[in-house]
Amino acid sequence: MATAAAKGRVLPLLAVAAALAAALLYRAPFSKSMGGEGCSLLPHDHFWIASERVVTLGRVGPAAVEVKAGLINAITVGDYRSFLLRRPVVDYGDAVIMPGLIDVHAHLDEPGRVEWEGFSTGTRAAAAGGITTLVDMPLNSHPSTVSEETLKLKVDAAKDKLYVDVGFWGGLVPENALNPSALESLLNAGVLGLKSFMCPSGINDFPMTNSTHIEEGLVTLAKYKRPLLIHAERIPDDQIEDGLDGELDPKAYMTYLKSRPPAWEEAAIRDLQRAMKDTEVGGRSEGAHIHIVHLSDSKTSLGLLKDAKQNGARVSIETCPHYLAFSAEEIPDGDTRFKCAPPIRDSTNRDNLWEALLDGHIDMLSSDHSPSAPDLKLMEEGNFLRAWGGISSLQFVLPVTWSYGKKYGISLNQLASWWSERPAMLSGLKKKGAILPGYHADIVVWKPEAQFHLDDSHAVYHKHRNISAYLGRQLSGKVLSTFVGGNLVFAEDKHAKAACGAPILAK
Ligand SMILES: NC(=O)NC(NC(N)=O)C(=O)[O-]
Ligand SMILES: [Zn+2]
Ligand SMILES: [Zn+2]
Repeated sequence: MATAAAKGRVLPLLAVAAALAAALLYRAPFSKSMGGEGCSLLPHDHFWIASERVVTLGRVGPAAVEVKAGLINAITVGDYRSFLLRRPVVDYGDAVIMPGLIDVHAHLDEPGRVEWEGFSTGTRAAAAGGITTLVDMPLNSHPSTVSEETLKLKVDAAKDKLYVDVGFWGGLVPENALNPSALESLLNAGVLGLKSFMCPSGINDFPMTNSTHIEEGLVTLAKYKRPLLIHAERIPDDQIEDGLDGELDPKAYMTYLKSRPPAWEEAAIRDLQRAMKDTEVGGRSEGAHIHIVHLSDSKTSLGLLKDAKQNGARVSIETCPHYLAFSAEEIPDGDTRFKCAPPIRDSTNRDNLWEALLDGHIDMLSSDHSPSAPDLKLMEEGNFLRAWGGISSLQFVLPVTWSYGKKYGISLNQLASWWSERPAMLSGLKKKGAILPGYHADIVVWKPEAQFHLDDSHAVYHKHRNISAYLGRQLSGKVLSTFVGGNLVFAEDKHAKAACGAPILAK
């Protein structure tokens, strides 16, 4: 093995697994979490992985990463080949070894709407895409995660179905927002933070909150130092009666775009001014943190958020690959795969989102993977106003970010910051989000240069490939291997036999 490593070859992983098992002097005790009972395609709990491009310590270069008992034990930077002689190593040659992605915005929809998405399919897609941790949204499952009891239903439903680690956001809804003890019991039960909507969510048991609900909820969140995630669109008062239905062609993307203008995002952010101020040092909810999910408007809304940050508010912003990859001009009429809220806007807006991301005003990325049963997308009818909103993308966010970001000159370190470090901070995951000693061995190995066409022959693990907006695209960046807690959960287009990811509950 060491000889092969010295030649710099990438060993076929399954062969490596067999070789490791045969060559090692001792056998690891098989435990469920550490390479046992089918949890890992590499049945050992102490090994090294190495390559010419390891993203660690703010740099990219040759290094070997020692993985032991699920954690990163040590990192040897520089020419690792002689060091690794006679050690069990998977040498990935010039492939990139990077922290696994942490997707803080995924709708896994179980229990209750498993025909939309589920823990097993969703986390298999995540593993295939290099995502090692998902944080599940509290809505689209049934019931919504808004109490200790409903969180327990989630955790029970996830049992033995997780191929990656999964945390949970709870819902801040009118029913619990003004009731600190209800919120405390939800937070004590382990949600990583709360999420609320400022416009109708489309889900009956997840009603929208107003700014009072938000301000009061933040006071409780401050005690726990956990964030409030906000879907920041609000129907401006003068537009409430403005139904567009019937007047304009509902199949035209422009009709949908006009029905949810940037003014909706702006109205929500303006409503949040006091709540944001409360998070400043000395404010009523100091210690809490407002996180704006899926920002689409790169103009006034972004400007207001930048100001709030500058004034000391604890605010962070995410946007999603679909706002960075697509533009309104290119969305075909009737193609409801592209319907999401807020909508994908024009190409100038898209370029400005990239600029804000590169400048650090937008802090991180998330998928907002939100599939539905295909019939709800009304693909044949193509009616944008009646179709269910949500982009289905989970498996492809890494190659999509890379493929579309290349022309903006993005770097591997930026990818790791947007997709791992910052999301780990938001979710309070202290030992995740970087390749560092003592951290979880949550790692993606991928080849940025490898191109693939996302056609019908490509394996897609999330439910309903036909509603994915990325189908038919040429992408660059192929995931070779994904490790979760030291388990090789995906390699060579195969998953480990058993689902050994862990539910993550905050303490
Ligand atoms: N109920 C939903 O899944 N909503 C989601 N739908 C989108 N983004 O179109 C969301 O995150 O707002
Ligand atoms: Zn949303
Ligand atoms: Zn969402």
